[in-house]
Amino acid sequence: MTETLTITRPDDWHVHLRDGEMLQAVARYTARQFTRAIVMPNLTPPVTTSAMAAAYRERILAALDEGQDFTPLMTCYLTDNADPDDMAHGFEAGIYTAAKLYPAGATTNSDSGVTDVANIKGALARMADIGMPLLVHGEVTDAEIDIFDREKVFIERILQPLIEELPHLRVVFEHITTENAVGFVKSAGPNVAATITAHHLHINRNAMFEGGIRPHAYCLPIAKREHHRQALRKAATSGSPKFFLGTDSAPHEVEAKESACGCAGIFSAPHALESYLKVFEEEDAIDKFEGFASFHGPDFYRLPRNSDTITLTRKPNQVVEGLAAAGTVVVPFHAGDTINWEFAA
Ligand SMILES: NC(=O)N[C@@H](CC(=O)O)C(=O)O
Ligand SMILES: [Zn+2]
Ligand SMILES: [Zn+2]
Repeated sequence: MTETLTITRPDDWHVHLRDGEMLQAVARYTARQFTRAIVMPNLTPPVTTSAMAAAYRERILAALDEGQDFTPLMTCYLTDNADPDDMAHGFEAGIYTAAKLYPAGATTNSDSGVTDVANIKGALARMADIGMPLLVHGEVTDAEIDIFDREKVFIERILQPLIEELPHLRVVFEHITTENAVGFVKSAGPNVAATITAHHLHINRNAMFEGGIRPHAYCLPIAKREHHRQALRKAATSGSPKFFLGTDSAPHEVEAKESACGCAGIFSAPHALESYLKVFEEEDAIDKFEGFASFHGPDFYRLPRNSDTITLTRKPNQVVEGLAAAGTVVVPFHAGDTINWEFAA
């Protein structure tokens, strides 16, 4: 049995670091485990210009602990009024690594998102030309589509036609949750990849209703049926370069989660690697972990792989019930549970 595992230091290809006091509290957890992270732009107001992204990057760097070596990779929040010139300038100047498509109303702080992909065709064509990746929150927002079907319908109505129209567009289908998404990504060209969260590998939709309503298991896209979770586990551990690590760690204050209208998001940053590794161990695929966590992401983004290493040790690791943040508490994924791996810097 593997007792310690040393791998190339991983990156997180999808994370919410927030801003202000929450940023001050949570940035350190991501910087502790990862060298780089794709930082989501869904702040209020959203990060829609390269100047805003450059300023946000500075705030992130200022929030790190002494001695932490971490590179935030910034993203542009696309709106109906996206400015292709500023976006392309930001990409070419190294301020932006990618741009993010939030269908308006699909998730947290997506109200300024895109109401119809037709409105951003100019920006998308420009991205295809310059090789700038498009990151997608892939859910339709139509109230008549069942919440558990929104990802599948997004593929049929939006993503498949988009890729047919712009076959060279580089696309990361973020936080996939269905076997439909796994199948779509596998059958698409090498310019289409996906991130998979730790929580969607661990929980199915029953977790939200286990003995009562469980707001800390609520995230978007919502967890699906067990056969979808099994398909995600198979994809993540398959060794395919199309699937890579993106935690979607999304902290909300405990009061905003434990509420009559609780926010979507699971805060997985503190023990992200341990959580993923547990899945790879259960799937008897520890040998595939380094590719998923450390190689497939930079290869897709055309960035160098990291050169330093990290070590995880097999030992009981008790996860705390809550962490202090922004004058209150955030509840981490696996709160109160014991995971059998521990990350050591
Ligand atoms: N995943 C979530 O449930 N929430 C994210 C938004 C997102 O990634 O869709 C957040 O910003 O809180
Ligand atoms: Zn999302
Ligand atoms: Zn997210």
